[in-house]
Amino acid sequence: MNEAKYSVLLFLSDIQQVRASELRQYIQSGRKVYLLTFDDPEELLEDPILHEAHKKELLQVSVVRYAPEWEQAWAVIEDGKVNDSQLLDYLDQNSAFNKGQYELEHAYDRGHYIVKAGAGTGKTTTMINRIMFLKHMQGDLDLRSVVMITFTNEAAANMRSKLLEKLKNYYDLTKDKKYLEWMEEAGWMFIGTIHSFAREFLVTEGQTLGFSRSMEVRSYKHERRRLIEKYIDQFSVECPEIYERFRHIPHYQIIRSFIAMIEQLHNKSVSVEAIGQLHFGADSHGFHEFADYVIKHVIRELDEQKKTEETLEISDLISRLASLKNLSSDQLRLSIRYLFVDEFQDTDESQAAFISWLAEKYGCQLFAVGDVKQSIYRFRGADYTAFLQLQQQLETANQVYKEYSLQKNYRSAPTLLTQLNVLFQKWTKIVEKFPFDDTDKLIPAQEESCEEGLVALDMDDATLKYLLRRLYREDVAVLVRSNREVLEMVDRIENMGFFCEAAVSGTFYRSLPVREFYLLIRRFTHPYVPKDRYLFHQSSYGENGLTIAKVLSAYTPETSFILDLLQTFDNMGRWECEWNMSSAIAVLQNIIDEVRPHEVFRLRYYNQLRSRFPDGDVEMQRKEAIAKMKEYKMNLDRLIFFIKKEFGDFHASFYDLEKFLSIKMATDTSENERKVTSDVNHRIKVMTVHKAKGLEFDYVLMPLTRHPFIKQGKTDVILISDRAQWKLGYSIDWGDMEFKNNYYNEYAGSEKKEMIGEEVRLLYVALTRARKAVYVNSSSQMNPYQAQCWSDLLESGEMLVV
Ligand SMILES: Nc1ncnc2c1ncn2[C@@H]1O[C@H](COP(=O)(O)OP(=O)(O)OP(=O)(O)O)[C@@H](O)[C@H]1O
Repeated sequence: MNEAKYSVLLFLSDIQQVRASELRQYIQSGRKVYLLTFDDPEELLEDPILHEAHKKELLQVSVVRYAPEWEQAWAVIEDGKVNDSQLLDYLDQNSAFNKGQYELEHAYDRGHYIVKAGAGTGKTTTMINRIMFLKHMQGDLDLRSVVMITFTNEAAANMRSKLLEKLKNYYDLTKDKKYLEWMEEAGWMFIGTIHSFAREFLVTEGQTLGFSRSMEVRSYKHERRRLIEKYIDQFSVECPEIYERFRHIPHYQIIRSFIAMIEQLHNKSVSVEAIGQLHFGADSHGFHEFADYVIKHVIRELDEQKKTEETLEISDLISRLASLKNLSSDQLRLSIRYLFVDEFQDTDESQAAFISWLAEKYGCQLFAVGDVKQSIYRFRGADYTAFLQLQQQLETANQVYKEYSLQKNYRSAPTLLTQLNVLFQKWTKIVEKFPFDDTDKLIPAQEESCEEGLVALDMDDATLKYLLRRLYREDVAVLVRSNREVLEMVDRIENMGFFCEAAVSGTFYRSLPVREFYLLIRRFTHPYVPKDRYLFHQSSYGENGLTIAKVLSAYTPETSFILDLLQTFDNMGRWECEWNMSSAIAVLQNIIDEVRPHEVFRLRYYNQLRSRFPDGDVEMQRKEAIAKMKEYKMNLDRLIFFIKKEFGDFHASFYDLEKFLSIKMATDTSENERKVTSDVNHRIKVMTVHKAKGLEFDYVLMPLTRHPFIKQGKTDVILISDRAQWKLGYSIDWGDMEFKNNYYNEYAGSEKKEMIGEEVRLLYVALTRARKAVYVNSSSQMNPYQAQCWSDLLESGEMLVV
């Protein structure tokens, strides 16, 4: 046995030389084993402990292609301390072993690491493994001094669960309690978005950096809108002759245009001072003067307000931090030893500056990973040159860094990857902003084959139905461009009798249990509004016994016949007596307990399914009805929890609740619906490509591929940085009035190329999510001349690799 603390790599040409007892010993003492041999390890893996370790990735076995010159060789490498780099090259080229990942995981150098690597090459996996390495090697490393920045909250949750799962695997195999302690520590480790990190950072370091103790980070969305209105009015008084030209335009349209401009400035974190110097160019209607006046006044007043209220928006914080160059590291209190950043390609300019600022000031080791070809957040200010900026900033600060790239792809089947490589290379001929050369090629690491690959076909309803019928029990995702298309596809698929899991954010307050609960409240606050009463009657709280035929036959213009009709079905009256005795929340809770709306819903939903799709799979329909019932209950419980949190147990009246809920339903787009995760493998996932980033599925379907890349919006804004000076280009279309300023005319051409580049990167992300095959709606040959929509860039895999 050797002294390794974290891992042992064994290369033994003959598997007979491997002793299972030795491997067991390594694993049971928490050391990961890489085993490489010429032979099939099947027999060895019959050992139950080794089998389990293999499953849990503590034992990685790779079969190496035979080469006589290595026949006599054997090697034991402890904790990545490599003497013979040639051997690793040989193993890398002749097995699934990945030298790049191995070196990054076990890196000892003190400098920073920048990893640019294609899809599915194990960037996320390597980061988790590196944390394991650091923790095993440095006994005193507290995971709380490791910071992991991810791009979205979902990615953060995903990363934390992967880390915890890894630690649990170690515990399961070793039964060493230290792993339980590490799991607890990992629970405290910061894993989150750059915005939530900035918030946490402010709490600890704010005062030292000159921010007041009560400084808070919040959003100023509503104030911004109010101020825009104020300064439009003021402009109309001060410059009536210009305003006159826009008087007939609805106010909300003008406001929207200004919001679009301010959002762009915000995305790029342009400082207040720089906005003071911003150029708006000129247009034929003189709107540039209007915009200059309103935007500069709004930003100035907002800045004053933030100073008085001692608040910041996140972009202010980041732009102010980046300017604190002279701060000494001794003044900082947070302990950060390692800083990991995932999806680095999607950081914007000020975020990249903040990250290099952190690396320099805290003296921590930065490990930034990403893929320029997957940069898809340009609309939010992300800049695909972020890596370049980071490198320049590190160099200016005399920081040493090493660059790595990874090319072996573990996700997709070889057939698919070979086709995709050819396709991506073809794109470079028609898309200027999508560079793809030999170093970008994805090298298949999987051996298992799936011959389907990339399939282009006309995906009309009949074809889609055929595909879904074939694949619905597999891991399938339908990927589309926008949230609107998610809903369109869910509708289309559910009308075919299949079930979907739609990933759309912020829909909690518009979900069925919330809407029906609102109708229940309205039943008491406005019992005589016929429309609401009828909807309530149809809801899971109502009897739902009144048919349209009955309504029509009872019609009379003289009386409010509908209320009379409904009265015969209504048994809510008795609850009204309880009003005076109990609180509104208690009455509503009693109704829920008695009616059990989730069960009523399940029964009705199931019956509906049976009658709509009598030939459908009964078992699947039953499963779906149960899943929907559970979700109904989970979300209703959550609503009650929110209400109690807002009002306490007793004090709210029905009217208070109605007001609270109607505002939430109209405005809240941040709360997500709860979904069940188990027993729903019959559901087809439908999501946008943005949501699918970082995820993988066996099959990817892309039925909507014909949306044009360039869509003229009501207001298009381009922000141009020109030698420390910002210029704002705009194109405005308000229906009966259209104009563009000179900057827009000047830069629209290059902006168009950038937009196409972004759409093509989206398609790259979508296609590389699949493990086995991709089905796309397209003709079998791509358009060799132009790329106006995704289908122009797609073709059948068979055409690609002959
Ligand atoms: N060395 C390896 N051996 C076997 N499987 C691996 C290895 N590295 C990664 N994988 C697997 O390959 C898949 C892709 O890995 P991962 O998600 O880490 O890649 P990624 O580079 O972050 O991908 P993307 O950028 O496309 O989101 C995962 O299923 C992962 O478990």
